[in-house]
Amino acid sequence: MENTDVVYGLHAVTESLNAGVVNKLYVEEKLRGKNVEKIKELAREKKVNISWTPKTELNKISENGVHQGFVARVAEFSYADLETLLAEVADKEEVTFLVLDELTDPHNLGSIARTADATGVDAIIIPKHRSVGITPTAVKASTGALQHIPVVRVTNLSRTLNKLKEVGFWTFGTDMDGTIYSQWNTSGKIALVIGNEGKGIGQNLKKQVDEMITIPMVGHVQSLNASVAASVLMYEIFRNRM
Ligand SMILES: C[S@@+](CC[C@H](N)C(=O)[O-])C[C@H]1O[C@@H](n2cnc3c(N)ncnc32)[C@H](O)[C@@H]1O
Repeated sequence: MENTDVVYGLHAVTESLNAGVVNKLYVEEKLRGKNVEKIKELAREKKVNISWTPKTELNKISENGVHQGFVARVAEFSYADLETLLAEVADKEEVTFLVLDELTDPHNLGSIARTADATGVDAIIIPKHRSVGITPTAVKASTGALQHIPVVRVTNLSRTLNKLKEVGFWTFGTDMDGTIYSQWNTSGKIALVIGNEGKGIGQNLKKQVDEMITIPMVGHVQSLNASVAASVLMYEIFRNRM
């Protein structure tokens, strides 16, 4: 089980400092150079003390993660509340929520969050059960984006999609058999569902969404990696709204 209040790696630690959630900052005692100077300056600005720590100790704190000499203990990740978020976006004309249906790989979650942040996605929704949560690996893979983008955890994705529909969202699923993404009408408030790495989107959610969207493929593999597919589709939404 990963320790959820530890983040590691230069970018994840930098973004955690920027987000003001660092309780304790460790930097490898023998580390020198530009990155160390940047972290020192940011830590000074954010009034966080640096513990100069041996590498072996950093390996232990990060549970042997690839820490690059930078590790931080952070305030426990605080998930966003769906109702609050819906109130915040109520007056916006264009909103994108990304719904991750039981994704299990923290690298995928991190990578999706990184692109979500880059493309202005308003929130990520994940289920409480059978899904990856915000782990240090996910935060590192997101290069810290997970410290900025709201992530909502819900008990039931199907009920959440119904709720989103009630407040005016169009809901979209994704698989290999749907409307080609270049013909997709992305206007308004939309919720885009990305499926599990192995089994894809659950049958019930597929039936429930307004439309299924497909990225055409001509090669030999059956599907794209979930985070790659999510990125292509987030960029399509972003491009349509530019
Ligand atoms: C590795 S795929 C899962 C494949 C699964 N066997 C299936 O049949 O859906 C993980 C997720 O990435 C997205 N995805 C992958 N390739 C896609 C494509 N060509 N078009 C649309 N979505 C895709 C879907 O959300 C899918 O559920």
